Amino acid sequence: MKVIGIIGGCGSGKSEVANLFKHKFNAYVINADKIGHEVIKKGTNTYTKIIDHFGKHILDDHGHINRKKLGDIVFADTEQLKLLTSITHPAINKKVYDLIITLKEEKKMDYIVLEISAPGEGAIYPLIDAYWYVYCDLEKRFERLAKYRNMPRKKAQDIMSKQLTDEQFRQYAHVILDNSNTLNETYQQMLRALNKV
Ligand SMILES: CC(C)(COP(=O)(O)OP(=O)(O)OC[C@H]1O[C@@H](n2cnc3c(N)ncnc32)[C@H](O)[C@@H]1O)[C@@H](O)C(=O)NCCC(=O)NCCS
Ligand SMILES: Nc1ncnc2c1ncn2[C@@H]1O[C@H](COP(=O)(O)OP(=O)(O)OP(=O)(O)O)[C@@H](O)[C@H]1O
Repeated sequence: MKVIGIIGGCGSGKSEVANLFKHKFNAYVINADKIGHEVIKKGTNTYTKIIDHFGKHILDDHGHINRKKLGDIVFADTEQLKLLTSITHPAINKKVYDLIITLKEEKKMDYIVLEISAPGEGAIYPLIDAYWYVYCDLEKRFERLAKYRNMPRKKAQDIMSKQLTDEQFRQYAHVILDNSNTLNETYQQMLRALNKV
């Protein structure tokens, strides 16, 4: 069972690639962003720490963290993002690590696919056998984020400015997929990378 880390910038197509892994190659997909959303839910220690630092104005009417509000703050300010991740990353890392260990013990899947924006530090990373970098033409990413997520270009630029550059991603990559065209073209590249054709 191989553990593959899918890396790439915002809107490059990591989730689509992970989805192809799940449906075509018997993979269990772990999405670090989704786990990040779980660990900041109301009632968790992480939630309390975030409110202590950022204040109650980031809450919605039901007392849940309004992720858009928090995102607007942290993606516009590197120091605030660092603070947020110093609170969230230990909780995310623990959940991801425990899940990978459980899946490895179960031996049911051919792949464990971990969707993360970039490689980081901690116990998870030595478990990753290979990094697959999802590249996508920058304009295509802005276009897709605007069309499918209603994300303004400025917000997308703010997020991307906090992520690795194309060159840095390439340095980590064992496999590079170009997802600038159709998903079928991306799938064909995956088949080649996995020696299926
Ligand atoms: C700021 C938050 C609340 C915004 O939530 P929201 O649902 O609006 O956005 P989402 O999580 O989908 O992220 C939007 C884009 O930003 C990227 N992103 C998220 N966190 C980071 C980060 N610390 N550094 C770089 N890119 C990031 C995501 O991969 C995605 O491409 C949320 O992203 C968050 O809590 N981030 C900090 C935790 C974290 O680092 N999560 C990433 C997984 S390790
Ligand atoms: N090849 C493609 N053709 C058409 N649409 C695509 C393609 N790849 C991705 N998309 C769409 O573009 C958007 C961004 O893709 P996706 O969510 O997979 O990116 P991501 O890298 O996971 O983003 P994030 O880091 O923000 O989570 C989605 O709406 C997705 O359906």
